[in-house]
Amino acid sequence: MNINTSNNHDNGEQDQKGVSKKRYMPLLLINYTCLFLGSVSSSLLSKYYFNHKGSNKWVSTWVQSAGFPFLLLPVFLPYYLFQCTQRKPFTRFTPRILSLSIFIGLMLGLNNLLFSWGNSYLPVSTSALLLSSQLVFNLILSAIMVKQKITFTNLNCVILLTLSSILLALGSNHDKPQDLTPTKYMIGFVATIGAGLLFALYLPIMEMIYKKVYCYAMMIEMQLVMELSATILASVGMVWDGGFTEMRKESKEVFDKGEGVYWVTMITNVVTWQLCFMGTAGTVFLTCSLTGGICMTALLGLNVLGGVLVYREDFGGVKIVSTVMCGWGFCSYVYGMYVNNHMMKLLDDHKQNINPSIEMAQPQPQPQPHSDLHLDLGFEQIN
Ligand SMILES: Nc1nc2[nH]cnc2c(=O)[nH]1
Repeated sequence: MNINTSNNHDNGEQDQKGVSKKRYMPLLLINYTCLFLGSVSSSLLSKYYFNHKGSNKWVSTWVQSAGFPFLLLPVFLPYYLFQCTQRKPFTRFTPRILSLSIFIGLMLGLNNLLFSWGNSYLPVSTSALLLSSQLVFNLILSAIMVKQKITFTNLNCVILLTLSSILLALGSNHDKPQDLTPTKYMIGFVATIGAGLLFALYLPIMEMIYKKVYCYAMMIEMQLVMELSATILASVGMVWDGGFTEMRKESKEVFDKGEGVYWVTMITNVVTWQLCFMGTAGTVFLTCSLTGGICMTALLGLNVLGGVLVYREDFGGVKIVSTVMCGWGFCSYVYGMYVNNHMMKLLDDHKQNINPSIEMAQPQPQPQPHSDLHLDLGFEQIN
């Protein structure tokens, strides 16, 4: 799903393009795998935490970002240990990039809080229904902010995934917790809509900023700063609300699987959330914000299947239809992108075969900041 192919095509530097293309697919595959594994496992582990009497919204906010130190490995190891890159970490990391990363990190931290708050109050059905709106917001905001083209492929996918979430919500209407008061319902409702809106805004903002980021390694560095800022926000909330004390109490007295299992659940959840967000950021960087949003929303649907397989939840007729629609919407998007890329490649080859002299005579467009360089893993050109 190389949305940036058009940019790559714009660039005349065949050699560099060849190297980039060689790295592009493996890198994209790694990011999709992180996103898939991270989203499914973090959702299952969060559910495990809530199912076994864990209930603190600050704890579940904190675990979403607290794994940021793991990102130190991909930031520093390639340069200092493997010596497979010439670019020193944080080279050309300007104060502007730093402040933007801190700002987006705080925004992500707020999203994490709203997401956990909504999840802790609302039944799965209602939060799935409300979160389905994020994809529509995402499409609209991407069209406005990053000039995302609205095509049959992406509109079809957004409609199918949104309908799939609505069906899912209708199909699990009976999952209401008994202690859900009208006030809690209202708070959960507003928090989830807020999370959906923030997430829909976060993705195109990231895409805009990534246009100024010249290599993949720098994107990981930004991600590290973002997750650190989100963790500081969550830690302030934890201290203010007694979350760290609550965590110890929960592990010893509340969590019904015992203290050891509590900490294993927490630590693995910390790791899986990092995989999920790293995969999302990498997907947005390598493709576009809409693809990131589509993957996240499709995975929300797939997480239902995870619940059925792992926790033996009901899987009635409506959930089956919802899952099929979700898979169908996602596959049609992937297929549409594949056909699009294939056509572009054919057109490009055709143009070069028919009249190479015209190609040569035409002024070459300047490389876009987000074109081929961004696929570089961190090698800086030394001229
Ligand atoms: N708002 C929002 N936050 C998330 N955090 C992890 N996944 C999501 C999502 O799909 N939406």
